[in-house]
Amino acid sequence: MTSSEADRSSRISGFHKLRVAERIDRVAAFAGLDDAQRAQLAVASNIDAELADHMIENMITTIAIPVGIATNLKVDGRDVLVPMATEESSVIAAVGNSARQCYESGGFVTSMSGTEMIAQIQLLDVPDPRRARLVILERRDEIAAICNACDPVLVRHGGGFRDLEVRIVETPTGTMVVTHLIVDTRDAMGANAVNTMAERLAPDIARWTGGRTLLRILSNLADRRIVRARATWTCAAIGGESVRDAMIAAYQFADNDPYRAATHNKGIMNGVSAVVLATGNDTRAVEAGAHAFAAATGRYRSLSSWEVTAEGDLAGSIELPMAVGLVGGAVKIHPTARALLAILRVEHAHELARIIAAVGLAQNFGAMRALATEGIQKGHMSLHAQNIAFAAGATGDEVGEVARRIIERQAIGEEAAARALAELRGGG
Ligand SMILES: CC(C)(COP(=O)([O-])OP(=O)([O-])OC[C@H]1O[C@@H](n2cnc3c(N)ncnc32)[C@H](O)[C@@H]1OP(=O)([O-])[O-])[C@@H](O)C(=O)NCCC(=O)NCCSC(=O)C[C@@](C)(O)CC(=O)[O-]
Ligand SMILES: NC(=O)C1=CN([C@@H]2O[C@H](COP(=O)(O)OP(=O)(O)OC[C@H]3O[C@@H](n4cnc5c(N)ncnc54)[C@H](OP(=O)(O)O)[C@@H]3O)[C@@H](O)[C@H]2O)C=CC1
Repeated sequence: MTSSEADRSSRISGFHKLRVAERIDRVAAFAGLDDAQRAQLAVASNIDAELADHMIENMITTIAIPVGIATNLKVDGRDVLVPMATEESSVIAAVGNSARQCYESGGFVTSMSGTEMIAQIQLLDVPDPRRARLVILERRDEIAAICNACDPVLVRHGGGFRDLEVRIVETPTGTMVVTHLIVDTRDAMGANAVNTMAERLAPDIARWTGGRTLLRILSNLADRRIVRARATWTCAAIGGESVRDAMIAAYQFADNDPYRAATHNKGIMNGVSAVVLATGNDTRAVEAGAHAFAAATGRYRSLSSWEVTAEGDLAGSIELPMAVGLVGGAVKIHPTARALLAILRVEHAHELARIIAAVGLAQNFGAMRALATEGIQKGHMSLHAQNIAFAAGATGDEVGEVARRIIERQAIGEEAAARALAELRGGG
């Protein structure tokens, strides 16, 4: 491998052993960041108060969440280093470790159903809802024109109105007629874009049908924006048939028991939400979509599937809605989100979505493998031990040493850490 090929490989062993500045250098070389982007990564408090005050209401301060880099991912044949914003230890280590174990077997293959969002318009007090439904459907061309006129920029980017659905929803307070505007929002998450269209169209719908429109808002069940990822881990890479079969049993548990599925999917979202947050996207929108999709069959299930291939290897796949954008919302204005997006080298929202799905699958593999073998505490708590050492007052080199002592004593708690720190400072 030449040095520039090495710079372009995500397969980096021991990245976690580098100093922070060395990690930034390595990532900057990998992604070809410019000086401003590199400088943006190097400051810990990276949003100025004036911008923050414009982003939200009643701003008083900011809370910094660490951003780490998941190594070893290959997505659709391309090596990527993935920024993840999370407060939870072991999350990023698990992704790097999982991706390492499928790197040689090809990494992750992904696809996406499209970038269409749904806006809903609720119509009440219609005496003849079935007739009203057809009246709305007959106006399809007019509706398309009204929607597209709301957002010429989106249309210029190849997006805009795509389709119309009208559903009858029976409720305890009466029958509602619910119009779905299906809009391709391209590189935008699209909430503001489709909400504008729904609000603009609602008075026409009321007039055409003689009913009363009420809510006009997007649906976070973005099931026309489904992202998919799959990967195969060879039996040899994961430690043999017994590990593979234990992981399948772990998956079956999740897919058939909602109590377990909630935790299993929370683990997937550890990875998904961390990339969504790092790139300035809306974590709540993606989380709502994921959990609604997991329950779409009427039973809350696993977002991932695991099976044994003809060769006896472990194949994993994941499908979930992924409403993320590269423009709009906070994405474009948060300087760190911009610099972190530059690391991913993506040009379109669907490329970002596909990387996020790969991270979700890797995260799920890591948690399931740990749970089905040594248990979660060994890996997770040994990394968490550093937080505990820090909380007990350790500083500098003391943090690593106190963490090492409490792991060795299998007493990973604050009291044990305080004792270890006192011993260390007393020369013990
Ligand atoms: C923690 C590991 C990875 C250790 O696993 P290990 O096998 O002891 O690791 P290792 O020391 O042999 O290193 C192997 C690779 O792991 C990565 N790695 C290793 N250490 C680090 C580190 N310090 N910083 C960054 N990366 C690290 C790194 O890629 C490294 O390769 P190298 O760079 O050395 O060539 C493993 O035990 C693991 O994946 N555990 C699972 C952790 C996890 O899932 N955490 C999520 C939080 S728990 C939760 O919220 C969700 C859950 C669990 O409830 C979901 C569910 O129930 O399904
Ligand atoms: N339930 C939910 O999830 C809700 C979420 N939100 C929030 O909405 C925000 C996201 O809305 P969104 O509509 O994406 O944001 P914006 O309205 O800020 O951005 C979308 C706009 O960007 C312009 N644009 C420029 N280039 C492109 C391109 N390549 N592809 C697509 N559009 C392009 C378009 O037109 P133009 O320049 O003319 O604007 C488009 O309308 C997030 O902050 C989210 O938190 C809001 C309400 C509810």
